[in-house]
Amino acid sequence: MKNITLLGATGSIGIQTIDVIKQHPDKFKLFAISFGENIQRALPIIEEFQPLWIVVKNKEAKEKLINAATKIDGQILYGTDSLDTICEHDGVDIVVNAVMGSVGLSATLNAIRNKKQIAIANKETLVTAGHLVMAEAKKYNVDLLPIDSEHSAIFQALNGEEKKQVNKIILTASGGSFRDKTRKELENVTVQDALKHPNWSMGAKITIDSATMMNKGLEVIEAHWLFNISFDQIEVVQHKESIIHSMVEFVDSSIIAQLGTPDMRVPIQYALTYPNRESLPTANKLDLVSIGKLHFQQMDYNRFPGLKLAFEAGKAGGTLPTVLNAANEIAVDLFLNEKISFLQIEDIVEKMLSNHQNIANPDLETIQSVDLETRKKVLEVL
Ligand SMILES: NC(=O)C1=CN([C@@H]2O[C@H](COP(=O)(O)OP(=O)(O)OC[C@H]3O[C@@H](n4cnc5c(N)ncnc54)[C@H](OP(=O)(O)O)[C@@H]3O)[C@@H](O)[C@H]2O)C=CC1
Ligand SMILES: CC(=O)[C@@H](O)[C@H](O)COP(=O)(O)O
Ligand SMILES: [Mn+2]
Repeated sequence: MKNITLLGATGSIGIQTIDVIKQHPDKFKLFAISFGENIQRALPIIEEFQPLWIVVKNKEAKEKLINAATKIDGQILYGTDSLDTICEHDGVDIVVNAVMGSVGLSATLNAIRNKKQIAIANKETLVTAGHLVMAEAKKYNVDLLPIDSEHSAIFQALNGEEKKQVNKIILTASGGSFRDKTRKELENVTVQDALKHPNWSMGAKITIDSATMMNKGLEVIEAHWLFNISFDQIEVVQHKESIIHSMVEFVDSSIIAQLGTPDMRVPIQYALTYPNRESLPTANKLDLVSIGKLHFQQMDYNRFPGLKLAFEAGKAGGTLPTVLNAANEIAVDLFLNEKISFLQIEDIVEKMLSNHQNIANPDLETIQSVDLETRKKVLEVL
């Protein structure tokens, strides 16, 4: 039996992780959870699983939870520092990081230092501080198992083969909600329209990132760190069906791809059961005959400048990826709250990157201060 700490239990990945846990009650136990403020989503989870620890975003959320619940056996904590408690506990075997945003960074580092196996969905953590996370994972000999569908596909395609045998990684991109629109047509798009991803049902932030193609940009940087591969060996190809989740081209020209329906429970379960595979009775099976055709298209970096910005920030390194990520997080939040237009998201990220004085090889403190500073600057500029 493996005890799981689930960070971001009320989110899209969090709920699907719980679905996987439910299908294997003999293998996994929900030991601890964290979430932000969504008490309504958290209550049924707490009542069914009665985790030993519950961490919420702040004191107000803790009070609301206590007032709303009929029975809570576990201890309720709040604040990001408390995430450390549920990541380092002796009873924990696996930490699933499914929070949204770079708020997951310190908890991830702490989980690694306590030698917990990490199943990571939270790409912002790797974008903002990939060099620190990977160095700690190496030092403590900890596995970082990808949940992100593309990275799980690459991980499965690599199947332990040596880096020198890899020519390149090919990340597939759906194109997001507005893939058939011109830039001119993007001027007046609404939040509601942006939230309609053609293939995946996901949290709001990643769905907007997918529409700006920043999601793929973050994934390029995530792949660079997870697989220790240079940016020149990462290619992005548009593939509108999201059936091939990504591919690896090896030195002999052979390409290995991983396919499946757009169902995140498959990569989530693989990260939890690795190196084994288990049946997943509720997974949606892929029927290639009924799909008939798959499409591939070259990326247009003028149509999707966010992807270009991410490649540039990733290659430059230092604090630029932190700026990219923090500016994007705030800009997406402003768009979701109808404070800025869709196209302003890219403008803000571009402006923050070009005004930033890059700092090489930043430590955690520097990353945290650049992150905070960038968020403040975005609001000042507005
Ligand atoms: N959804 C998907 O299919 C995929 C997601 N990912 C990645 O996984 C991560 C999670 O995505 P997703 O599940 O879609 O996101 P959601 O927005 O659906 O969920 C985010 C979770 O994080 C919690 N959270 C957010 N902010 C804070 C905070 N400040 N403090 C504590 N908890 C917080 C939320 O709590 P609450 O809502 O209670 O406030 C919620 O539980 C992201 O990094 C995303 O890029 C990667 C691949 C696929
Ligand atoms: C499910 C998942 O991993 C998402 O990151 C998804 O891949 C988004 O797809 P696009 O960014 O290609 O639209
Ligand atoms: Mn993905």
